[in-house]
Amino acid sequence: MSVLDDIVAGVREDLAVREAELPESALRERALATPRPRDPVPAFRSPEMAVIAEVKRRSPSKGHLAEIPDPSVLASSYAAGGAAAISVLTEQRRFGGSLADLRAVRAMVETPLLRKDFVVTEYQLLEAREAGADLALLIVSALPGDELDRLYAVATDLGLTVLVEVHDEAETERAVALGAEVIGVNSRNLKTLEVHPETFGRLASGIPRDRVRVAESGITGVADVERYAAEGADVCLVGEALVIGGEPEAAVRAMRAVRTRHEEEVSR
Ligand SMILES: O=P(O)(O)OC[C@@H](O)[C@@H](O)c1c[nH]c2ccccc12
Repeated sequence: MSVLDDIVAGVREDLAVREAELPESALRERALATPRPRDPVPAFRSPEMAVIAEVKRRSPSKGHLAEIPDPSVLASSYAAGGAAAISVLTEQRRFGGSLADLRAVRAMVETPLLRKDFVVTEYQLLEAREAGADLALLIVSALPGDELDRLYAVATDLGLTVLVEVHDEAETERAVALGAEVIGVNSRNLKTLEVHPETFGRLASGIPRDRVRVAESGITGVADVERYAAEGADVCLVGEALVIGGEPEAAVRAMRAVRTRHEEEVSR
């Protein structure tokens, strides 16, 4: 079993408990009664690097990263630094997150929020919207057959923006064919947890310029952000470096100051 299969199996077990507590029909009613999600895409296309700053306590690859007793405090720093969106990990077993974290952050900031989890069912998308998320993650390698297409349609019908995550050429082609507006290249292979920083550069050329290109994982500081900007990234998704660095607001601001390809396009 790959790491990804193992994580998804745990996610499904935890999900079964929540589904037993709240039937899908009741959840749907609550979800649809929430305000319409925000559109993060204009901020993703800014001439400065857009940063998706992540609330992440631990990870399967690194173990414990940071305590984060109150995720809304960290999120406020991210917002003050100018984060275009905030990613809140809600997976419990490996990442130490929860929907309660997402709700706490929602109550504190107006910044668009990404529910970062291993979404494999419609129920989780309803939960995302109900808890106040504006974006959801769909990981191509976790969604076999037509599940990706189906869940993408469900998410967009709910008004959520989808970050479609890829790790190789075939997955990138699928994401592009799906019509995904926001495509994230994860440098970390979720089956082995290895990070290969050259993955973004290799796959970016397969993502048309009218889509938002997100570089994900292993970004340690401004130098990495500059590299991905040069390779065509519009957005950088950063977790570990921000939660362990001690100065999340300044760190986001410094990454944000990096210029993207849009500046050349605007000045031409
Ligand atoms: O902490 P890092 O190396 O900056 O990585 C953040 C983010 O890319 C990573 O948390 C991530 C990317 N895709 C995921 C899918 C599920 C869980 C986590 C992830």
